[in-house]
Amino acid sequence: MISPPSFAGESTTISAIGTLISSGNPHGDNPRSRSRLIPLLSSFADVNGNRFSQSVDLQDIFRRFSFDSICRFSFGLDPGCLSLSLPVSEFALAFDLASKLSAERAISTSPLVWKIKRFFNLGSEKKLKEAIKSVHELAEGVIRHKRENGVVSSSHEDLLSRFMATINDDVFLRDIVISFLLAGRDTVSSGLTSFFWLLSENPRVVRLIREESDRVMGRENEKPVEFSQLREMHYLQAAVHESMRLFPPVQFDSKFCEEDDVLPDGTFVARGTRVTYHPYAMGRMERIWGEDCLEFKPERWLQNGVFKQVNPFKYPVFQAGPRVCLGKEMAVVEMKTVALSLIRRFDIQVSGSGQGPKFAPGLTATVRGGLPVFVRERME
Ligand code: HEM
Repeated sequence: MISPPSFAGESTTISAIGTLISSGNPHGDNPRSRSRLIPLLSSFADVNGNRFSQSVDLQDIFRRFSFDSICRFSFGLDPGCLSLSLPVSEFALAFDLASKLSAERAISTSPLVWKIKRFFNLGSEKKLKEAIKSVHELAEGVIRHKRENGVVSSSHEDLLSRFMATINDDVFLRDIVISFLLAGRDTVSSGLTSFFWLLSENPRVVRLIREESDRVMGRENEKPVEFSQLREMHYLQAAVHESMRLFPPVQFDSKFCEEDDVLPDGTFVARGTRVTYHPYAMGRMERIWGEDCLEFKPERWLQNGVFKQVNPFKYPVFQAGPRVCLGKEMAVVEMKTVALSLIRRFDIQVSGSGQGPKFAPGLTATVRGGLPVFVRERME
C-alpha cells in the first residue's frame, strides 16, 4: 500500500519547498543554473528598490516553480525550470499541449467531431496523439533514469521510488508519473496565480498577512518559515482558502454514473449520465456563502482569530468523499510557504489590474495571456 503524498511529513515538505524558493546550489553544480524563486524574482525587481520597473509573467514563474517542485517531490528529479535563463522544458511543453487539447475535446460542440478527426488522424487529434506520445516517452525516460541510477532500492524518499520498489508494471508506473504531474503542477500554480491577483487588488489583506507573519516570525527574520510557525498563521490559512473559494484551480469536474442512482435530494440519475460539480459556481453562490459571496474576505474563515475548516461538500475545491485530493495538505503548505516568502520580501503589483482574470480552456484554471506583474523589494 502506498502512503499519500504527505508521507514525507509537512516539515520535510517545507524544507524541500524552501530549497526551491531560496537555495542556490543543492547538488554542487553551477549556482547560476540553480537559482530559485527569490533570486529569480529579485533579478526582475527594481535595483534601487524604490520603484516598479520591468514586468514579469508571475503565472509562468509559478508554473516553473510547481513543475520543479512536483518533479523533485514525486520523482526525486530536478528539471531546473526556475534557472535564471528560464529554460524551456520539453516535458512541460508536451504536457501543456496535451492538457489543452484534451480540454478542448470536452468543450467541442459534439464528440462526433473529435472522434472523426481522431479516426482520420487529422488536425487537433493528430497533434494530441503526438503530444501524448512525447509525454509517454518522457515519463518512461524518468522511470528509466531512476532504474539506471540505481536509486530505486536504496531510496524511498520520493513517491516514484516507493511505487517502483513494489510495482513492476511500466505502463502503470508511467501513468503514475503523469497523474502526479497533472494533479500537482498546474493546480498549485493556478492557486498561487489567482491569489496574487486578488492580493494586488486587496492591499489590506497583504498588510494583515505581513503583520501576522512579523508577529510570528519577527520582522527582520529572513530565514524560511518553519512548519510550527506556519501553523500559527491563521489569517494566511484563511486568505489562501478564501482565494480558492473564488478561484478554484479545478473549476469544474465531471463523473459518469456507472449504474442508475438517486442523489441525496431525490434526483434520479440514469446510468451513463455525466454529472458535473462546479466549485467555481458554488464558491459564488449567495445561498452557500451569503450576500457578500463575491467579496474577497479571509475573515469569513476565522472564529475568534482561529481558522475554521468548512465541510468539503460546501467547499469542494479538493473534491470531497473517498476521492478527495491526496495532495491537499501538501498543496496548502506549498501555497502558503511560497506566498509568504514573496509577500515578506517583495511588493508585487499586477500590471493593468482592475479587470478580473480571464481564463483559457484547460483542465485547470489558467489565466489567458499570463499574469504580468511588477516587482520591487518590499518598501514597508
Ligand atoms: C491547490 C492545489 C490542488 C487542488 C485544488 C487539487 C484538487 C484536486 C481535485 C479537485 C481532485 C479530484 C479530481 C477528480 O476526482 O477528478 C484531486 C485529486 C487528486 N490530487 Fe489534487 N489538487 C491540488 C494539488 C495536488 C498535489 C500537490 C498533489 C500531489 C502531490 C495532488 C494529488 C492528487 C491525487 C493523487 C488525486 C487523485 C485522488 C484519487 O482519485 O483518489 N493534488 N485534486
